[in-house]
Amino acid sequence: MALDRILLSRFRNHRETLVEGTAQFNLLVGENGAGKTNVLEAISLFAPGRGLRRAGLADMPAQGLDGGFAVSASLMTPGAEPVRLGTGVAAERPGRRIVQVNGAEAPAVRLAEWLSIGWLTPAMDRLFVEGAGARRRFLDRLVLAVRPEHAGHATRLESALRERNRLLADETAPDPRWLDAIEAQIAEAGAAVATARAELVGRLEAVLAVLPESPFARPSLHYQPGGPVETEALARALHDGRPRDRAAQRTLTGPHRDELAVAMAGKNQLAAECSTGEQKAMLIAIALAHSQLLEGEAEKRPRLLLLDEVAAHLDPLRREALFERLRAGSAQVWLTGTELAPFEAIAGEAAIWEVSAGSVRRTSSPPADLL
Ligand SMILES: Nc1ncnc2c1ncn2[C@@H]1O[C@H](COP(=O)(O)OP(=O)(O)OP(=O)(O)O)[C@@H](O)[C@H]1O
Repeated sequence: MALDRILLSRFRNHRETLVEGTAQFNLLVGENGAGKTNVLEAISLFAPGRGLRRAGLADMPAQGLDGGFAVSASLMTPGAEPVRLGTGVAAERPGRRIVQVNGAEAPAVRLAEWLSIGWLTPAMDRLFVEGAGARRRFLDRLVLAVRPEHAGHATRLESALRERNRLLADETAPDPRWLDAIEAQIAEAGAAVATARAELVGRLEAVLAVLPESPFARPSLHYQPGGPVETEALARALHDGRPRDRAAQRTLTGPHRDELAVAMAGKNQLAAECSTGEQKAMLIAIALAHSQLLEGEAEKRPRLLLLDEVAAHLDPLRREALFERLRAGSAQVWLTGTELAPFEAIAGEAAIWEVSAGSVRRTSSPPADLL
């Protein structure tokens, strides 16, 4: 069942927590501050990047211990031996995240070749009203699940942009040949990033268009590129924009200025202007559409969906619809909540853990006091 035997060692408020005997639906139930989101965050570290809190590595080791942490898990892939995944930080090298696949060290980006992990957290409720950067990061995570190589293009783009901006801000006029070389890198990586983003938004739109509109508000997505999408056109725009960019001391064209515009289909209202509940429903619709899109991918990687405090925020009708759609898919789903009541419809088929003060206890059936 995707991930099993997840062991958290010295991770936040979990000294030693084993989560074992997983199912398609996995419920983590416990009071505020018990450590439920910490379990989801630990799982999210099996995706490239900084995990679902976007936290720094220094925040993750359990306070008051030696400064290191480790998370390991078995990844079940159909018809094959389980893959052993591990990640963490050694106390003596606190700034360096280590990733291991079957005991051998691997770059974090390679995790996306083994499994894909999506998540929704309460912090994402502000996704549509925040700056465009948050939506680009969100979009990149969706792209990464389809194209693991996206991370490499995005990293190359970022470092080339940093270098160009440094040159532009320099008091002495930059060497044009050096700018040529940097701009060629930006154009190449930037075109790959922009093309992948545009393609994914198009595919998501196609899935969303055929999903029933109700009970989730159907979002319409529109990719607005921050510059030309093709390599040569982007290189030319960068070259021609040098005087303007030098005056601004930063690069004003390219995928780092992309926007993912989201509106509520039918109503034709920008997502930022919708109610909080409508925004949440649109986010869920995007996550479900993405999950469905991955379902059709030829290359079958196990998929996980981490839904932090999602069910409690939905009315019963939408909750039912969410469970129904999740049930129809094959992603392993992790849900958190302070009580079991919102999960009543799936409790009978779910693996349930009571989380309390940094430890978990598997309950074979829903405990009466939680219902
Ligand atoms: N590095 C750390 N070391 C020890 N404890 C930590 C660390 N980081 C966070 N915590 C503790 O973890 C707890 C929060 O855990 P978490 O966010 O998983 O709670 P939760 O069960 O999801 O709660 P809620 O229902 O309120 O969202 C807090 O008590 C916090 O102090």
